[in-house]
Amino acid sequence: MTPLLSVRDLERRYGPRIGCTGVSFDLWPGEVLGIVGESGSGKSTLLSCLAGQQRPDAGTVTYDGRDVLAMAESDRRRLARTEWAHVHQHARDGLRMGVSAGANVGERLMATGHRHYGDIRAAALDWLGRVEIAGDRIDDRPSSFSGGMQQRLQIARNLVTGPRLVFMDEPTGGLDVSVQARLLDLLRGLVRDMGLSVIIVTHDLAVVRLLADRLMVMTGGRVVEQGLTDQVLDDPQHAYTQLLVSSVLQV
Ligand SMILES: Nc1ncnc2c1ncn2[C@@H]1O[C@H](COP(=O)(O)OP(=O)(O)OP(=O)(O)O)[C@@H](O)[C@H]1O
Repeated sequence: MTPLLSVRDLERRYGPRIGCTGVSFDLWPGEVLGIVGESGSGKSTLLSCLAGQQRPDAGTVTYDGRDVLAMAESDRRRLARTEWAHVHQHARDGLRMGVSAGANVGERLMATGHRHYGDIRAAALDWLGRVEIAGDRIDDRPSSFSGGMQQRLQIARNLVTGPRLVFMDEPTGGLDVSVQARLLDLLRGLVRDMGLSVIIVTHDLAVVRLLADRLMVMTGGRVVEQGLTDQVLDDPQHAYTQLLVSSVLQV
């Protein structure tokens, strides 16, 4: 088996400031990798470099044997539409607020070549059900949805095309605790059922405890510890991880 994604010595600087540096890891098919760290630790910078939204200053990113950084922009965009998906923290960044829920889901299918209106609508309806949105909301705009519903719609829009690799940026951030718990449950089921490979960025250790097989801990733009999630959280080796874990336990 070869890794789905291989990252080596990735670096991104903002002038003299380090966004992230020296980041190396492999992501295996069907694996969920959590990236944790406090605000400013470099999580978002790393994710946006991986997802192709920012160009790193150094390092390599290999996806399924292909050099992502050397790819033509059009090829990278095609990947982003088909094999990759990106769930943003704020649903409005990942949805089109001016079109219906059904169109939000259907649009991704059309972008991958589906043309039959009846099939697209049926798939959208099926996916609304899978993310626990009532079918009679299919023609409503996401702006009339609650925050939790918008996030579930964003997930449906992203997963309807059956991607292989999903980038998730604080997918439960900004939601009520009970809404978070339901969303996490839903995500966990979908990730398992679809065998997705996921990179999930969060500052919330409870999220990675539930979802991630493996964990990378970042501070100051660097990875200071990585390993199996339970191992890292139950027996943290690096002083920063120990602080992160103990500060959560005290809350
Ligand atoms: N556009 C930018 N211009 C300049 N510096 C930036 C920019 N974006 C991030 N940085 C800097 O890079 C470092 C890493 O920031 P980043 O946003 O990646 O961290 P983060 O862990 O994702 O934080 P948060 O959880 O608050 O989003 C920080 O020092 C930050 O100030």
